[in-house]
Amino acid sequence: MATLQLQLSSGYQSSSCRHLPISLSYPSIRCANDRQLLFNRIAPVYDNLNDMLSLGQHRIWKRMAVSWTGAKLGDCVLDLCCGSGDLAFLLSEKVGSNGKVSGLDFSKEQLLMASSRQHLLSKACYKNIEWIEGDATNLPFPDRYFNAITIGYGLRNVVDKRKAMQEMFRVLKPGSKASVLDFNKSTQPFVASFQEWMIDNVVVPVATAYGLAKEYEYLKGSIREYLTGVSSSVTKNLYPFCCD
Ligand SMILES: C/C(=C\Cc1cc(O)c2ccccc2c1O)CCC[C@H](C)CCC[C@H](C)CCCC(C)C
Ligand SMILES: C[S@@+](CC[C@H](N)C(=O)[O-])C[C@H]1O[C@@H](n2cnc3c(N)ncnc32)[C@H](O)[C@@H]1O
Repeated sequence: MATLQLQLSSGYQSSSCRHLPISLSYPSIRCANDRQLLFNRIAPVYDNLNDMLSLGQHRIWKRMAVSWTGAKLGDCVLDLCCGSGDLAFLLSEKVGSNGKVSGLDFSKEQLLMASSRQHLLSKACYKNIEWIEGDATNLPFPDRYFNAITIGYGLRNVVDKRKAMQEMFRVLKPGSKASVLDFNKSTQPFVASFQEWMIDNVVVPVATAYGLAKEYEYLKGSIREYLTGVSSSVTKNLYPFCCD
């Protein structure tokens, strides 16, 4: 488990954007449309499975990702690839009722889950969250609009990562931060093999019980194709057996 904290002012656009091979082991989930359908399908069980598979740890990782953005009261912030909204809710508490949170995702079903949670949880500050159906590679916001951005387990799933990072760069105010939370691929063969073993022997069998084997097998390929821990930005390793 690794988390990248990218600081806009340090020029991550040129140093961290890389072309990544898009040849996942599951060819049927290679294009953006297939991924959109995948995230629609898993929406009803996504939150429960995350709690179960990470033993609740993902909530801690998400709090850390939000704190690294430096978001403060009154800020205007974006949760990109927001899914069912965990990070958006945490950001909402940080920026308060005078701030504004935009949660953007291309999965209608995930956004429906986010919106129903917003009404169920009914905290006063959650009124500052707006859910937007949109594409991370073509953001519907003006240049230099946000004080901070989070993207949790999102960048890895975006087909055109370079374009998504260029868009993040464009909509962030100068000197603001984007916090990218994700699983990375370890450069240590033993650790990488152990990650894959965990997915094959724990994650996929649990997901199979929900009829979602193919969807969670995709997770393994997406981590395999993603960045290693070597990066020009600050890398914080949270999981001893997943770090580089
Ligand atoms: C936070 C979790 C899952 C997020 C998640 C991210 C994705 O990209 C997906 C893509 C497709 C389907 C589902 C998801 C998805 O749910 C919960 C944690 C899940 C697993 C524990 C992930 C295991 C991968 C680690 C590299 C291995 C470490 C295991 C340890 C128990 C954390
Ligand atoms: C693994 S989920 C993460 C959800 C949430 N951020 C979290 O931490 O639980 C990845 C999300 O990225 C979204 N996504 C992937 N590619 C996208 C794109 N090009 N534009 C918008 N959303 C995208 C998916 O719909 C999905 O909801």
